Amino acid sequence: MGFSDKCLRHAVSFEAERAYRNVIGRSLRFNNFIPLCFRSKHKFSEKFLKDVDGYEKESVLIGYSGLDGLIGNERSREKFRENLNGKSFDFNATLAQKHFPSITLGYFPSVELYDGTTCYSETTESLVPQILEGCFPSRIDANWVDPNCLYHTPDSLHAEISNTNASYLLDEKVEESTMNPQSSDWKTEIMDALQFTVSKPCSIPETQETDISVAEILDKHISCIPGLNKRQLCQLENCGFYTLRKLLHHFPRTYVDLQNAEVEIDDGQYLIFVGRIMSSRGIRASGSFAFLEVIVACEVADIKTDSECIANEFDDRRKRTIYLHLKKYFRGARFTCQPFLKSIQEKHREGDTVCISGLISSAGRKVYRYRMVEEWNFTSQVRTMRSKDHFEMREYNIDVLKDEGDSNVHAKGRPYPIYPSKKGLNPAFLRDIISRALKTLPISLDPIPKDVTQEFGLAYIGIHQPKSLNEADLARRRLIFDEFFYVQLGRLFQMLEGLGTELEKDGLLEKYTKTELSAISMEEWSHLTKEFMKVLPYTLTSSQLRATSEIIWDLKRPVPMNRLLQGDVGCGKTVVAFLACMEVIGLGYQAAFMVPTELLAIQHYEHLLGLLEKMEEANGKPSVALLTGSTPTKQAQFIRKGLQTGDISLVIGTHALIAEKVEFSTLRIAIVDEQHRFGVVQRGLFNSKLYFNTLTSQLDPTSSKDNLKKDVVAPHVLAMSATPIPRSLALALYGDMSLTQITDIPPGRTPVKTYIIEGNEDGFEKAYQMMMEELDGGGKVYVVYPVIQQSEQLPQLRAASADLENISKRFPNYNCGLLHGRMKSDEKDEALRSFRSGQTNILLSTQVIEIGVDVPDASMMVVMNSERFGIAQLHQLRGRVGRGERKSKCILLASTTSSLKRLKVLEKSSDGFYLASMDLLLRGPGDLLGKKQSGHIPEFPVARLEVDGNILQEAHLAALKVLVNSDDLEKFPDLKAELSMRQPLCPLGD
Ligand SMILES: Nc1ncnc2c1ncn2[C@@H]1O[C@H](COP(=O)(O)OP(=O)(O)OP(=O)(O)O)[C@@H](O)[C@H]1O
Repeated sequence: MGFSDKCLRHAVSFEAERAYRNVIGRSLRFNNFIPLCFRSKHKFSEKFLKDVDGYEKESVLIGYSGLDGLIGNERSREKFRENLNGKSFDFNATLAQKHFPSITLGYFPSVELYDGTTCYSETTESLVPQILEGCFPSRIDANWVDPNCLYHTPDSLHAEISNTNASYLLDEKVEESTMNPQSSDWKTEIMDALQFTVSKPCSIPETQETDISVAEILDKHISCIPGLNKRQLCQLENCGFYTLRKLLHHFPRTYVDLQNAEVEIDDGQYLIFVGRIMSSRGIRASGSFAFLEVIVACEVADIKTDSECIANEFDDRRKRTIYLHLKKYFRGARFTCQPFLKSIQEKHREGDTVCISGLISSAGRKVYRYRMVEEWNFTSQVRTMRSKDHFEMREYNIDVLKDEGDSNVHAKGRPYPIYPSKKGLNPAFLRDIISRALKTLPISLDPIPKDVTQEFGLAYIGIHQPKSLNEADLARRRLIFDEFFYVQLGRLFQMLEGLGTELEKDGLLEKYTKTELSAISMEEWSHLTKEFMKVLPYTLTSSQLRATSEIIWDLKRPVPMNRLLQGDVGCGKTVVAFLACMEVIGLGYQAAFMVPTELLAIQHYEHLLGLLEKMEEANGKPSVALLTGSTPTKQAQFIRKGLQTGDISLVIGTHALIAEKVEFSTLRIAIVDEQHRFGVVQRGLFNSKLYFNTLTSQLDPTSSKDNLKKDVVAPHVLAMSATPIPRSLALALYGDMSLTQITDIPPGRTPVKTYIIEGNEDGFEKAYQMMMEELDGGGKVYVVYPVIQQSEQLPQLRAASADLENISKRFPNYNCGLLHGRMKSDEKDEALRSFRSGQTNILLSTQVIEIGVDVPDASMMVVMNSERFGIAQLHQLRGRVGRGERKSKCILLASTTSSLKRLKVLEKSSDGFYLASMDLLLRGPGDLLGKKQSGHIPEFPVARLEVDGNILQEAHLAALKVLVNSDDLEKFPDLKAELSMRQPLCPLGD
């Protein structure tokens, strides 16, 4: 028999009346309570509306798949059957659907209800939760119950476990392939595994796919998700889920493998149980106090440690049943009323399979858990109850996994995603909404071109509804890839956009993609460079030679170089930079060398003059000038004039060099030392020092006389970093730069011996003793302080100025000097000069010496309150000693015992790259580079730079591949749109 008008009317009227009575009778506020089905044009609907007039009509969805669902409880069903006078009620959804095209039944496709109204196509199994939804507003005491828990989405799992064809396809694929995330071929695996994963679109017809860009789809408002009511929309918006993208980027915090009951665990560990609801009772304890108790029986592996069980190793995974008593308490008279208690108890259905997550908190308890892939925060507690194998949980997450008889979850053994809640939104609700959102995605939603993503594939399904843990991991990698890819693409794209001609663009891309071309033999260096080499008091290390060759190769390209020269402290970067300057000067151009401090500018200037002195005039000795903020005005004017006319070929200085009034005649290279001390914009200001290039042809080996061009050209930029940041971080920060690394240190150096000493009385005594030995042996000592002056707020910090007297007294036979940032420029210079010359033997200093200070015979460093410094920073400081042949030592005095362990890493290693990686792991990239620079680190919500460096490399190459194909991205409009939506360039601005 079909589903007659009469039946439906009876059923709905009956249920509506019941709900009305229950709710109104208790004088509770209500809304949304009558679920009606109607369409204004529909005769039956019209009549029906009249019948139930007087009730509030708001909801228009019906999602019954049978009588049981239609009428909530058994008693009502019996009454309903009585009303049918013995007639059978054989529910046939298809027929009903035909008969009443205005309603949605079970999981059948939705039909528009009536014109001009939102189409509600959500399907629910029971109306009761919907009816009650509005009855208990958020006035409920938040301490006692989370109002969202009252919301229940019985079909929340439906989406996850629905057996779409695509899902099956994927399953087979995943099972067939032996996916190994570690293998180099993981990208292909991802694609293979994920290309079928996107289910058929619901809201966006396939035919439209080509017209709508990915960005447009992902940035659609969440109202495009079918079946969302106003309240849900509001809730989601309040949590910031405005778009599909935002929602889909709410990733599971973990997955639970429902198949694997595992080992026993101790306190404080996270638990996930899967079990079956035995009972659910809302109990009124007093006039103003009630509670809900749900008892869940869980089978856990009975792991025994006694010899009896060990004897049979196959038997030790026997199962035993434990009982969880999930309790939720309600205080207040309104929560003791029967309808309420009934409603909360009915939220949990006997026989349902559920996943309970929690954290054991009572001391010494042993309980069992299900395996988790990764663990994030849970706040539930488990308590052992008096009776054996009974545990109480007062705070828990409960997720309905399946109805009785539905064996999908276990049969498929798929990982079950556990979502973090957001602003009180129930994770189960979120899962349900996300699952619905996934269904709205069209089949091909990958903006990254196929030839690049052959290997990759889309990750949303994989991350939200993985079929295996491997798939989840691959999806995670894809997300990481995307994050990196768009940043790299953005940076490279931005750089290409800045170039004027196609020739330059091609040249640049060629340079990036064909790294093997990027060096030039020494014979081809300019005459001046070769002459300069001859006056060096040492021979270059192989790393220095290779670096110089790479840079000179780049200088000979017509495209402006953008290169980062990176190397450990004291590896000899400065001389490489000098050689680069000589190369352009030798060809008739100018060079500028910018450093962050005057101290360093003077040091470089004097160092260079010292070397040039040895050069013969006949070899075209360059004219060098020093320009800093302290340069007297007249002298500064004179220097600027010299730069404008081209009389000065090399200028060394501070920020003063990028001042607007400084003009160059033909600036061909700008060296930026300790580049992370300068902002991106500051670095970029050199690009505005353009010059009119008449010599392109001389530099470009490919150009002929015919195509001699007169171009406006930006200078090459060579940035230098003494912070040996890990390659991944370098790529993330400077994806648009070529990288040259100096990996060895000049010969004859011995590693600095490092001692970590606790800064108590004994510790200081020991340190002073070692200092005395060093001084007596003819050494020079730096003592580094965290602050200049003693502070009342931080009395434990030793201060440089305050300690001068103390140290002078301790070492009466030796001279002490003071150097800190608040001193005038010439005072600083004088202090360093005295130390260098040996007039002072001990230099008390702050971290101003950290960068670049080079006193080769300084042989000892003592760092006070070394716990105040980061690992990379201490490594930099330590690099101020051990720069000559004298054996050097470094004492790190730590005033807290807890920091000793952290500092130990410096005792063990002197490899800057290793230490930087450790620092990166411990503190994250932002901290590693300091506040100023951290603003330039793009945010990677999923990726961790510390560990995902290899994916970053892949992403960099993929971005290059795309740009080689289309440097303006015109061929990839989807990708371009996505790039602009992601705005990866934002972090660059400062
Ligand atoms: N190949 C070499 N052989 C011997 N000594 C060298 C060599 N190259 C450079 N040096 C010397 O090593 C010392 C450190 O060099 P430099 O100041 O260039 O290092 P750096 O890499 O800039 O270090 P930092 O990052 O600490 O500033 C200098 O005294 C320099 O003269």
